[in-house]
Amino acid sequence: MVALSDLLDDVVADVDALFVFSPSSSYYERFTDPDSNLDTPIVVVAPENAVDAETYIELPLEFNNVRDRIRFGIEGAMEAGVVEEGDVVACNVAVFDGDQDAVIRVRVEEKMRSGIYDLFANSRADPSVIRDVFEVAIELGKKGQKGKPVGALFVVGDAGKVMNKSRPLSYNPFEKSHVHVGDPIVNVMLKEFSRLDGAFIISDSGKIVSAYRYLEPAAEGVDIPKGLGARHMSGAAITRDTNTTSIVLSESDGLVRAFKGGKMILEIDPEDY
Ligand SMILES: Nc1ncnc2c1ncn2[C@@H]1O[C@H](COP(=O)(O)OP(=O)(O)OP(=O)(O)O)[C@@H](O)[C@H]1O
Ligand SMILES: [Mn+2]
Repeated sequence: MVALSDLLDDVVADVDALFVFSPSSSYYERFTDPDSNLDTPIVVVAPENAVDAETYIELPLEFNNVRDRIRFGIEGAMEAGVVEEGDVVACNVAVFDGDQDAVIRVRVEEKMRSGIYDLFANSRADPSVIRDVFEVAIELGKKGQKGKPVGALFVVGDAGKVMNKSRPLSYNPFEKSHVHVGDPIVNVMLKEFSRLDGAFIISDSGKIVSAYRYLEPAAEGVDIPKGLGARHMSGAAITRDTNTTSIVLSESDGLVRAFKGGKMILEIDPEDY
């Protein structure tokens, strides 16, 4: 005879930590209630630490793909020394919209590191700059330009070196300006200019250094999925040649991909955001 709760008992048996993803305050209260006799450490993973959790990992995006979301939380916790290789954790997440509806058991292994945490936290550019560029790319992917799909290539961080490994395709509309990603006006400009060829170059602090850049990185040692064209190849290759992070919106399949160290780290569908 098996009781339904036995199933859950197996999932949470002997875990070293419980990761709670984006809990509401009322949901989180049950864990901090003085009468609760839970002795498992709790890690909150969320866009903001709205519940004042003691151990907290900041989520830069609400990754719609649950594996990405969990990976981000676990890689962040590994980095912070909260968990380590061999630990077993239970992840309490909302798979569908709304409240927590699943508990997923995960063994922490060095080889599960996908680089997704590293992409945001350890890029040369500020994490908030990477997040803002993602947001522009996602929005552009959702709406397109006047309803038509557009592609765009954003190269973020280490701008001086990136400028040295690229050349202008036309005059640079950002030449004398001091605008930053995340400013509402800039988002409008970036969308307008996304019809143009080439890449946007963005500094570590988010300043738009240039539009219209043709990248000329060395392409050896770049390993990206087959079928991606020149925009993706050059965007990936520049991240091997310099200490930059590329975020690419594909005109042909509408997906947003991020590259670092010559590798594809993340692939998301703007329609899910
Ligand atoms: N080396 C490069 N540097 C900057 N931009 C480039 C480079 N190569 C291509 N592009 C830009 O990418 C655009 C699309 O090229 P291509 O179709 O080969 O790329 P892709 O990877 O298939 O991207 P998409 O999925 O958007 O079609 C070009 O029109 C150009 O604006
Ligand atoms: Mn193409």
